[in-house]
Amino acid sequence: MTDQRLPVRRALLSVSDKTDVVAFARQLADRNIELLSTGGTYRLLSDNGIPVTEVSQHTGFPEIMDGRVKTLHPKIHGGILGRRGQDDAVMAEHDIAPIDMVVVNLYPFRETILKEGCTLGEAVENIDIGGPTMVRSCAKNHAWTSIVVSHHDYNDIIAELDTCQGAVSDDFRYRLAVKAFEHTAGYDAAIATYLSQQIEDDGFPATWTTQYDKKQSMRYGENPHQKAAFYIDPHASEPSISTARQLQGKALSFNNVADTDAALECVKSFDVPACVIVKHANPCGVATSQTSLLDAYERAFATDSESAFGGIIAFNRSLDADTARAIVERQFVEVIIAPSISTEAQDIVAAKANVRLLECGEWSGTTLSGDVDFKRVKGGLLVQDLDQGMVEKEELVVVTERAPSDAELADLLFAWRVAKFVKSNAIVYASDQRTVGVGAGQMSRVNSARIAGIKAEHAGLEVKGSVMASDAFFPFRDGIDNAAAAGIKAVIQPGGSMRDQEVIDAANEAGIAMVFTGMRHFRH
Ligand SMILES: NC(=O)c1ncn([C@@H]2O[C@H](COP(=O)(O)O)[C@@H](O)[C@H]2O)c1NC=O
Repeated sequence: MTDQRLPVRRALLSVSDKTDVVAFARQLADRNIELLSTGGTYRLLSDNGIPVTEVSQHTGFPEIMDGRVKTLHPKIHGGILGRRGQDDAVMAEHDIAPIDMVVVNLYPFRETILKEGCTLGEAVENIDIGGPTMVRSCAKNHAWTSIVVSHHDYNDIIAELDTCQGAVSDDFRYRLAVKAFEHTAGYDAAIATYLSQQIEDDGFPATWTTQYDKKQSMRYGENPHQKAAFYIDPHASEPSISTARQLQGKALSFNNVADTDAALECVKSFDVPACVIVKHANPCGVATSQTSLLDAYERAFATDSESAFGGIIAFNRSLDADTARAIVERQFVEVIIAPSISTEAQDIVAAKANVRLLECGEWSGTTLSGDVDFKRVKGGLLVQDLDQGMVEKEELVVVTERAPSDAELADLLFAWRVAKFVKSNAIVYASDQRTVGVGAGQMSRVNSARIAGIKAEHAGLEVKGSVMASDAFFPFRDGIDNAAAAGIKAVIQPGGSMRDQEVIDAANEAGIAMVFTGMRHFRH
């Protein structure tokens, strides 16, 4: 790319979101740039004493059809699209003045369709036509023109103009053009998706065109020979790994992001102070505490201190100094994430410069409806609603002769919340609001239970008297027979097997209390 710096003599401003546009326009005018503007933007600028010409005066053609046609005129598009040096004669012949910069943001289509009770008519009226047309004209002609689609770029534009004595460099114009095409692609994707959803019976659009923005390049992917980058939903607002702020430590790796997501989403399930330690996308130690976050961490760590080495730790309360100290003194940790981090905790973790410390903000407890989950398959994409289901205590159905005690019921619900985040087949043993053993990702549920038992033994924890959660139903009674032999006192599972009665009989024979959730949580 050559380093050609082209002066900006005339700019057109037409913005729906008028944030900072007055100050920006004033800075352009102060740099002797002539301003053109559409109705609403023109009124705002002129009311603020900024010298500006209305587009309709410039074209000699009024804005018509309630603004459906305002800038769709050859004097505007010729001014933007004309190739300087090549189209000068035709521009002069038709009295077309060059427009070197276009500042546009579009009708708020996405915000409109999110409004309660939005009609198809309202949505359609909020499809911007003239705006994207100018954006595309200007972005196409980036060899000579600058397209600005976000108020977040205003300061950078002014800095560029000042650096280049009133001009904009090739590289800068090119980057603006890329951003502009990304912007119109995202805008059109939102329109196409919304319109398609109106006629698709299952509510999923006929074509999947969601847009994600690159947040960071990564050194490598799941394995060192794979290249990778982290993309995020630019409209995501709920605190998550995607919106989290890294306060210190090495750059997040591909696996760090996946594991931190698993840990954070699991810890969000608990109302009381909780700690979730994840290894390879599975919770290996989870605990809550009625007293402190430190207590929750100590208890979570103790349930599988071996696996916790190099783990990812998530909290649902602000990370305090005592908890931070306990972690860095005790174990090698890859990532710590919490809604907020106290200054003292930050100072303590700073002693371990490589530890990635992330702050994600407080969450409200609700995930936005419409949130989806993807799974990539060769040549395709599986899309589903995010698993936001969680059974309430009152919805549990006791199916055995013995009903669980209050303490058992509390532990069953705890174990169930954890099981939802364990890869299938998932078996979770728990007691006193902490995991005792977790069996994850086995092809047989019985083997998951065996592994949960082995984990408990390694951690020196007693399975006897614990409860058990199973993410899906038991197809045979052997799962319950084995649980009884291990000393399990109560079981939570979805139910729904054709052999449920055999399974219930097995529980009754062993004096086990069992509840059905009626909802399964496979996680593949
Ligand atoms: N129809 C047109 O020719 C047209 N030209 C620009 N717009 C949009 O009108 C809005 C600004 O309008 P105003 O300056 O009147 O507030 C911008 O979002 C811009 O993208 C248009 N509106 C919709 O298509």
